[in-house]
Amino acid sequence: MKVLGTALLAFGIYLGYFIVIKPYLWRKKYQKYSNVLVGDKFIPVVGDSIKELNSIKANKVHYAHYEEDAHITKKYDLMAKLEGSVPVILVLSSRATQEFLQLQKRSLIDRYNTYRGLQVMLGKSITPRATTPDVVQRRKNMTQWLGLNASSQFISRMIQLCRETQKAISKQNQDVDIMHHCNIWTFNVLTQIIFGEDSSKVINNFYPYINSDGSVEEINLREMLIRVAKVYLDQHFSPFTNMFPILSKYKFINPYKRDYKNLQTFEKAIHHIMTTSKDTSSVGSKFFANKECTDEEKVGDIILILVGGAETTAHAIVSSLYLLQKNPEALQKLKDELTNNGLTRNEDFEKNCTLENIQNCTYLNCVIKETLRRENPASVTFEYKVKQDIQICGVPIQKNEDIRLDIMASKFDDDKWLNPHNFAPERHDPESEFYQNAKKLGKVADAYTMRPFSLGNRNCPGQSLAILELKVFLAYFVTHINWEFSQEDLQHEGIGFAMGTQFEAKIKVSSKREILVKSCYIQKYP
Ligand code: HEM
Repeated sequence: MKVLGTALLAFGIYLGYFIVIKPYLWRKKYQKYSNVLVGDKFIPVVGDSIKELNSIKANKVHYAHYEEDAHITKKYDLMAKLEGSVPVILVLSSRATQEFLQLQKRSLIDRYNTYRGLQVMLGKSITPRATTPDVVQRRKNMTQWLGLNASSQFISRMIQLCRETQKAISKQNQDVDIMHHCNIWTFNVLTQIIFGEDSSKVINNFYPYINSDGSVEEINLREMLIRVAKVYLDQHFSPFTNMFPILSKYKFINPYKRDYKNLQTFEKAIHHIMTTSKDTSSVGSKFFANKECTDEEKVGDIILILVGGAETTAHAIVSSLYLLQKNPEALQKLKDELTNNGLTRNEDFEKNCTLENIQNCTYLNCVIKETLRRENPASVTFEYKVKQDIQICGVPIQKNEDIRLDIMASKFDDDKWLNPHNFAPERHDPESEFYQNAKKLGKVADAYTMRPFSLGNRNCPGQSLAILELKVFLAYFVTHINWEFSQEDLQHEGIGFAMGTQFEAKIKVSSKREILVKSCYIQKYP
């Protein structure tokens, strides 16, 4: 009894220290620096996530506060943020970003394994690993295999998959959950690239998945990826996991134990597909031909690409569809540009949708940049660790502090952008009147302000592929489909469709299009 009492007391002290004392002292440490933004109030457990919770309470997307608080954040270099009870330094300003990148080059800031949430799921990939020469080489391979030259070989397959999406959504009489269809589209594009001739196995082979009630369901790999990624994201943001990282590291109990079993099934399935594959030209085969990595690492990197590449791009596509409908002038301008480049709703679309042609569409490129400015799929980078005591913008940051680049705050800074709250693709075109006006007023963002794919030696290696996918999908969708979000959604201030959104993206597809879709689809792809 006495032992139990002592254990409970020790547990209570640990809890109190972790939830109250440590975060409180950490905040205090940074409050004395005028260039560090520290939240107004200390709220144990919730920390600065109160901002996200308040946005949701106000019926806005969880990251809406970024836009609302931009006039405040623009005054600071850093933010000392409690992500729940976890203290993290967020890099805000361009000056701080530049210094962060210099420190990263000198390995004074690097990735590390937090052993929680997504980091467990991606544990064997490069993501939680420091930037050692083998990680540099693995990233180089990815950048090459997913680069523009390689991924442009898949343009016609992407268009074919657009036709499949069109067919699937035009069949529905009720509102279409466009996020779901975009997720399927990006997943299918990635599986084509990674698994080549074996991609049908990803859809047609079924594997056992343990549900939270213990029942076992047979599901395909796409569904498995969606479910496994979701549970690990939930783990990532769970205060319980943050308080007791040991649980997710050693997986003694459920849900950690069960989630890990499902992850292992997923890993084994990918390993089996790759080791029995006869397609030597797929990107997956290239991963597997690399003698410098273990099989576990190869599978880990494939999972990383599936996780990092599917949802992010799907969310960006949906955001662009929403923003385009909300801004009909931009939509019309885009349609005109596509028509002028031969990208119209007819049989010649495939013929004209070449890499060269699509790269010539300046406005399309600006629409994508503006979408990523207004609504980046991710609002922060992965976790980095400070490896030795450092200073950023004069603020001492101790060894072992967690640090990330913030991606959103600088995009609404009205010292850098003209009318930052407006959707104006022209702001990215140096030849446009808008850009010239902004320049005259001294409002031109520097190279560090826009960082949708992060910066530095651990930035996103899939960015060329992501932009190409966005271009092909948008060019196809805009020319072939008339979509409509509801008036309620269009007028809803603070709605958003980036990752983690609580809003469903529902569109209506008009009947005129249905007839056309069916006729062209059925003729070409019986
Ligand atoms: C619009 C779509 C996308 C956005 C906005 C995006 C953004 C990002 C960001 C912000 C990071 C974190 C970088 C950091 O921690 O500093 C990242 C990492 C990564 N992304 Fe993307 N990404 C997108 C699409 C893709 C695609 C299509 C792929 C691959 C097919 C991909 C593969 C990766 C990988 C492998 C990493 C980890 C790199 C590493 O750990 O060194 N991403 N991405």
